Amino acid sequence: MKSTLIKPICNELSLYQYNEIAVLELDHPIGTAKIALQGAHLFSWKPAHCQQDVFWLSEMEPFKRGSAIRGGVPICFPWFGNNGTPAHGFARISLWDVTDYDIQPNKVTLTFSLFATDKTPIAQINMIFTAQCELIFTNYQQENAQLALHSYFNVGDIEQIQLHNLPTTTFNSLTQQQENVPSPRTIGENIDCIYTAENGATFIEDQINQRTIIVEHINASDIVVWNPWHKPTSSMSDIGYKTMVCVESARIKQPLKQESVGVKIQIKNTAV
Ligand SMILES: O=P(O)(O)OC[C@H]1O[C@H](O)[C@H](O)[C@@H](O)[C@@H]1O
Repeated sequence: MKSTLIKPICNELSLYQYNEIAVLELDHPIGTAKIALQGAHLFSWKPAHCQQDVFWLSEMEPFKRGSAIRGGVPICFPWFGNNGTPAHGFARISLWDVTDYDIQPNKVTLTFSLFATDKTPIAQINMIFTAQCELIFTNYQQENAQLALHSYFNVGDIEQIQLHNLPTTTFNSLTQQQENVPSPRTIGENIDCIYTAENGATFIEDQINQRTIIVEHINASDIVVWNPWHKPTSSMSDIGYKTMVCVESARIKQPLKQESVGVKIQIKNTAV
């Protein structure tokens, strides 16, 4: 994707245009990150100690206004899936404002806010980058809502990863049934499961990339695991599924009131 500079904001932050979408780029000794203002959508994070991006992004992503970016961390809010229209809520296709930033030698904090047309705050997300990345979402609406921080993780080969620390029972959205499943879990076909977030963290063990991605779910009630496999999916090639897995920190069954939900992501290199 060809990008053009709109304006530098400070030494470490610049605003770029990616086709129809404005993107904030962070370039700092702790690592690099890219966030689309549409959706406050983090779609790239490469900590200094990592060879590959932590997040998966579709190689055919068109960066079009009004359509959600296929990859990174879409913010699905105030509803999940087809519980309303548009699917996964309006937050991921709405324009957010950069309302604060703080650049320190070992830590960068970026704050994005979503406002209603009358300027009432709807939601906020804080992105804290150190050697780890922490995303903290806050709902300011009076009404109960749903939320998913729908993270697409970049993996070497979907058939060679193991997901550790998930429960042994899950709601399978494909069969619409509660099912018993193995843990650790491997993936060899289309998967769309909603787990209860009983355990604090999910570990994505990626043998090919020689790393484990530790996904710590903060104040989540559910963890969604998704990979469409060969199911046709917008802005995704027929081989896109091979290098991604979605492990989503969500509030689906337990409505989100005026409170915060987050995810903390840490990379452990396992190369010997
Ligand atoms: O295509 P999207 O609207 O981005 O949704 C992508 C996927 O998101 C979640 O993981 C849901 O559990 C899936 O059922 C859905 O297909």
